[in-house]
Amino acid sequence: MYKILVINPGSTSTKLAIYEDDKLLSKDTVRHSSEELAPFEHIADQYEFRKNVIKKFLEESGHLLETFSAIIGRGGLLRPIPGGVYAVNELMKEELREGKYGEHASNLGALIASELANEVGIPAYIADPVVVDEMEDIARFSGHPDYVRKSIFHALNQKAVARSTAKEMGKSYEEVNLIVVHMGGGISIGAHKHGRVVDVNNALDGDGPFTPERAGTLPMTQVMDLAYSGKMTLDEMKKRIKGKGGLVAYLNTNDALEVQKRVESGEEYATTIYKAMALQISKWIGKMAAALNFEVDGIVLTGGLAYDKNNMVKWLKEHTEFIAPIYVVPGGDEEKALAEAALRALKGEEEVKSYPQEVNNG
Ligand SMILES: Nc1ncnc2c1ncn2[C@@H]1O[C@H](COP(=O)(O)OP(=O)(O)O)[C@@H](O)[C@H]1O
Ligand SMILES: CCCC(=O)OP(=O)(O)O
Repeated sequence: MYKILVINPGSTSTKLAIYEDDKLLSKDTVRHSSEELAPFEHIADQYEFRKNVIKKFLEESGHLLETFSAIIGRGGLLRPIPGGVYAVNELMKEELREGKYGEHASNLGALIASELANEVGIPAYIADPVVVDEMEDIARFSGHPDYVRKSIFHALNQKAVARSTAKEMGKSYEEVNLIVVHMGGGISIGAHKHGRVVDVNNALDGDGPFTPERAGTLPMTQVMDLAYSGKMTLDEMKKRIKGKGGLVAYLNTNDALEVQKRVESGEEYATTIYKAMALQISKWIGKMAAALNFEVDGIVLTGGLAYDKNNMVKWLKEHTEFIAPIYVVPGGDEEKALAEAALRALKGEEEVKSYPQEVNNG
């Protein structure tokens, strides 16, 4: 019997779970408001805050660290690597700590997992980090040779829900073409072509729809004019793209549940903004349909916003249902996918990869 602690730091939440083999023993989602996160200038500054959330969860659920077989964290911004289970190592931690490939809450998954695992001498892993890269080369062109489109998205959950949806359709993941729309603090829309994510927006970098805390694609010249106006620092500009964009900028909250309540109480501006977000997401679904030559077997809506069936899900259906049948997997299950990955590693059913390794996106 293996007992696994799962740590999943997202931009608006810390999700935690404890599994014994494939049985869920305990889980919790701790939400973090934009005000609560505002004092932390960098993601690395949130380390103690997030670690304390995890320690509190362990205390309250009555599970001692000594009783675990392994800890697995959500994998963050590393160099582009193939999917799979990776052991947390020193190079990985160094690159995550300094934010070498960018900043996102998921960077803390490996770091905290490793510290806690070291306390009791058990392995620390990550699986299918946000940098999983299966993109077709033609999708990497941005419009200028100095800028390359990158695959940074909710790889873990997108792959997990794509597999379970294909199964629900009575097919294997490799037999179908799906568009997966993960709607969390960030939003990614991936074109899954026969088991490979051949195109996806970079969920962290001004590419995609606006989201609860991100601006998505912005009018470039207006952004450049402001950036060179002398009124803004580089950090302030970056925060507008990630952290203080999207719903936070328009409605002063990263909480779509609050927006949902404001919409349902008849607040006109909140309704317009939330509908504009649905329209932008729909337009990206259309783009990914084109990437699949409009041969789409299904559109899968997942992440926190997929719980909102009366507004967001309804509007997305209105805009895109004609493309393909829509499947809704509210929230998704990143924690289960992580626990299963750790279990496969512990049982020796999957080779644990080491970081770095040869990059092979084939
Ligand atoms: N029942 C719900 N209805 C509408 N929005 C929700 C619901 N539950 C969560 N959300 C919203 O989903 C977003 C977070 O999604 P989630 O996938 O948990 O994100 P992350 O992992 O990025 O923190 C937040 O804006 C949150 O308010
Ligand atoms: C780094 C892309 C994944 C992402 O945006 O995650 P959150 O929605 O948890 O912020």
